[in-house]
Amino acid sequence: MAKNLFRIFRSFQSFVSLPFTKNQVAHPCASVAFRTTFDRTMVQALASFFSPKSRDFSLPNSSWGEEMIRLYEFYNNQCEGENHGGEWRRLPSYNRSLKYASGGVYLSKIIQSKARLFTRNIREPGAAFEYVVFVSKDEQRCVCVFQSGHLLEGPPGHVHGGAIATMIDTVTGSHASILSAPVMTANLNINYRSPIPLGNTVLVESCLDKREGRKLFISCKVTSTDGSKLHTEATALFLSINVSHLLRG
Ligand SMILES: CCCCC/C=C\C/C=C\C/C=C\C/C=C\CCCC(=O)SCCNC(=O)CCNC(=O)[C@H](O)C(C)(C)COP(=O)(O)OP(=O)(O)OC[C@H]1O[C@@H](n2cnc3c(N)ncnc32)[C@H](O)[C@@H]1OP(=O)(O)O
Repeated sequence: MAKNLFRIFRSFQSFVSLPFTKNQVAHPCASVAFRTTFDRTMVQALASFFSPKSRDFSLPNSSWGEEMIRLYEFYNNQCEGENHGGEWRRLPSYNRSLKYASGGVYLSKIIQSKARLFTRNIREPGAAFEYVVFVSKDEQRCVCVFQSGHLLEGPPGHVHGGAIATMIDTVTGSHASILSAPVMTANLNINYRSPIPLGNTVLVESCLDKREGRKLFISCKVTSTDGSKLHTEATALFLSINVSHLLRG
């Protein structure tokens, strides 16, 4: 079991480090355009770890507003292409995490068949978390374009603080996973500076501050898309873990 998990996590690391090219944006469910047949085969094989029918949720859908699309295209146009090395790489995003759950064989099977990644578990497009994450070429920064949906209401007309924390954990966690999968959040420290109007598109940006052995210190800011308004700031500590840590429960 531990060996299998280790192989899966190694595959995940190769997966996130694959040299994705610009994706085909025209269709909501468009798949990534791949540089080589080898890349395509690798990604298809790895995608089967997530779901038999993997849909990449970080591609545009009909619920995305103008600002979301504009920023998606802005960063996507700076992604690695056939003829030039772009500054950014888009991270694909599925509705299942790795097929693993503790709790005994019976419970594991139930959980594994029903488990859904928290941020991708609502079917109605635009109802909750719509987001796409891009990572910089040197992997020191991530930027996420996030559009909040009506199910995320906290204070009237504004985004719930827990939903904001979820997005911060997701962006910093994805960032840490790219640098050193598998990881777990050890500490998340959040300062809410100004409320986010429900339905708005905002930027969630993370930055690697330092690495110390197994520890990754990452800071994060949530701002309006023009950068003029600071909504939230956070610092996070991730620890890279051995897969046996997950088996201990
Ligand atoms: C679930 C698996 C995830 C795997 C991810 C892989 C692929 C993911 C795929 C896609 C990624 C996409 C999206 C990612 C989205 C979201 C990410 C969500 C992540 C989470 O949502 S995850 C759930 C919440 N998370 C927990 O449920 C953690 C519970 N917890 C523990 O599991 C342990 O607590 C652990 C592992 C954290 C540490 O345990 P440990 O035994 O490995 O390490 P130990 O305690 O020995 O500490 C070693 C050194 O870290 C220092 N240290 C430890 N904790 C500290 C703290 N809080 N503050 C300051 N320093 C701390 C010590 O002081 C020592 O420092 P020093 O060495 O200097 O003395």
